[in-house]
Amino acid sequence: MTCSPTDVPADAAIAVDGVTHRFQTLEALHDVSLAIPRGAMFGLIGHNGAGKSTLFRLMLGLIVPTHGSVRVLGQATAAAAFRQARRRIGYLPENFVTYDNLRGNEVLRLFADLKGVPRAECAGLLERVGLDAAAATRPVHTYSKGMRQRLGLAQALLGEPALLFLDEPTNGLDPRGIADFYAILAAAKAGGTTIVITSHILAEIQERVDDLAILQAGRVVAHGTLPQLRTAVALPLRIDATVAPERRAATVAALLLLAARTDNGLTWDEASGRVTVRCPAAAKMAVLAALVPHAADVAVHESTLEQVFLGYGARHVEHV
Ligand SMILES: Nc1ncnc2c1ncn2[C@@H]1O[C@H](COP(=O)(O)OP(=O)(O)OP(=O)(O)O)[C@@H](O)[C@H]1O
Repeated sequence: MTCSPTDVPADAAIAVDGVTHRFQTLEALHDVSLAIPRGAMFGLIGHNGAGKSTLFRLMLGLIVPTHGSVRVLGQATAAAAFRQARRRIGYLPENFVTYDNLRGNEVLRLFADLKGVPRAECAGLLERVGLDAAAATRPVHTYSKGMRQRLGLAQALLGEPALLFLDEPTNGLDPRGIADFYAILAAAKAGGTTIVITSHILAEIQERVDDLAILQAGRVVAHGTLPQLRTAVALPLRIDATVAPERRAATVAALLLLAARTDNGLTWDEASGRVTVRCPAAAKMAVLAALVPHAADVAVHESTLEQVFLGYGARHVEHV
C-alpha cells in the first residue's frame, strides 16, 4: 500500500508531494509522496543510504527538494513563513553532538535560548528525561551514551513541540533506557505531538508506531499500518500447537485434512504432540478452528516487521 499525491490530506501534519531530490547526479529520493496524520507516531525505515535522513532534512526545511513540495504543519517548507513553524518542531539528529565541556543543564539552557523557549522549562525537562540534579550539573563529557541521548531528547522536547523528528534515537541505549525513551514519547504523543522516527531496530518500533513507510533506494515501496504491510507482502504466519497425549491418536485425521488445506506447510511430531502450521494469513481462522479442538496450547506468530521489511527487499530486487 503506497500513497499517491491525490491521497495527501490537506490537514496532515506532514504532506510530501511528488518529491525528487538530487545531490548533483545522485538521485537520493524519487517521486516520494507521503502523508503523516497529526498526532501519529510514524516510522520511517529503510536500508543504509535509502534516503531517510535526506527526507528528514527536507521535512525540517534544511534542504529544498529538486522537484515536488513538502508541507509541514500547514506551511510549505520552502516558504519564508516556515521559520515560524520551525519553532514548533523538535529534532534529535542521529548523532547528537554538543558542547562536551558544558554541564547538562547549561547545554539545555543554551538550546532554550537558541529556540526562544523560557529557561524556566529546563529543570522540569531534565527531570522528565531522567537526568536528576546531580547528573544535570555534571559536564557532558562524563555522560554515558544513554545520558547523552536523554539530554538530546530533552533539547528536542523544548517548547512542547507539535512535531518531533527522531533519527535513530535509541542507538546504543540499554533496554531500560529504551523503555524509558518510548514512555516519554508515548506521553508526548498523548499530549498531541506528532512523532516521526527512524530506526534500524525494527523489533523495537513495530509495536509502537501507528503507520510506517519503507524507503528503498529513494522510493517509498510501502506505506501503511503493519497489518496492511503484512497483507500486501503476503508472508505466511506460523501457528504452533501442542496436543494433549490422550488426543494425539484422534488428531492425526484432522491434521491430514489440515495438511491438504495448507499446502503441506505442516509438521507433526506425534511423540511430543507438537504441531507447526505455516499458512497464509487469510487461512488463520480455518487452521485455528481445525486445531483448537485438539490442542492443549496454541500460539500464533504473525510475521515481524523485520520479515516484512526483508520481504519487500526481496521483491524489490526481483523487480530490478
Ligand atoms: N550532502 C550530500 N551530498 C551527496 N550525497 C548525499 C548527501 N547526503 C546524502 N547523500 C546520498 O544520498 C543517499 C541517501 O542518503 P541518506 O543519508 O538520506 O540515507 P539514510 O537512509 O539516512 O542512510 P543511513 O541509514 O545510513 O543513515 C546516499 O546515497 C547518500 O550517499
